Amino acid sequence: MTDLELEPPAAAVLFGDRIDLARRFTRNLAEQGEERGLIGPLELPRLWSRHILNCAIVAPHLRPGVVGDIGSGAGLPGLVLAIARPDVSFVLIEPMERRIAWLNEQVVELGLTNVRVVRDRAEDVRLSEPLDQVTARAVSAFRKLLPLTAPLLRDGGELVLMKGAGAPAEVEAAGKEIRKYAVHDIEVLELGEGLLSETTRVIRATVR
Ligand SMILES: C[S@@+](CC[C@H](N)C(=O)[O-])C[C@H]1O[C@@H](n2cnc3c(N)ncnc32)[C@H](O)[C@@H]1O
Repeated sequence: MTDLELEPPAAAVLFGDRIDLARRFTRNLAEQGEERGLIGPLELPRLWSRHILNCAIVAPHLRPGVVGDIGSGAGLPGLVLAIARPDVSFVLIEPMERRIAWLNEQVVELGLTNVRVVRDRAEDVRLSEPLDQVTARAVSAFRKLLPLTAPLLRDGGELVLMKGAGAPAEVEAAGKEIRKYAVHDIEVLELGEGLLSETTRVIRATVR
């Protein structure tokens, strides 16, 4: 492992008494992420700022209940949020077997009792209960995410989707799907100003 970014001071602020778990997860990802095809080699020098903290900044926007993270991949944001919010239950939904293996290993290694990992595509998964909130990062454009995520939410459930600078344009392009899935109270939030070196955009919206 080379070039791991030093931990930014914001990490301790965002994780509080869960910082040791966040450090362990970050170290595991730095040590194994590239070899296991979870992150690219260029990501190590920005693992904390671009990935871990970029996900952790979303944690205050979750409510106690069940959150589904679609396309968790390396555990971003699902595992990071589960570390930051032990009061919330998480279902990580990911179709790729080797990513599922990594997610399950990390759940055991970190002792995360608030996480369930499900191998499936979001459009095929059958959950025993509707979700209160859904997160996703780098999975698809907003208009394509709506058919995958809206049916998994309870009435009044919320989407909390991590997006890039194009978030407002993605909302503009999703008019048909917004009507079809009865999505309302759509906001684009910019999180982390004054705390993080790079801010994070989130599309937050309520379904039905
Ligand atoms: C670009 S990766 C992003 C992974 C992670 N969220 C992150 O930000 O690093 C996209 C992930 O979405 C998963 N994925 C793609 N289509 C999906 C679907 N229909 N349902 C659930 N997951 C899906 C892929 O297997 C992959 O792990």
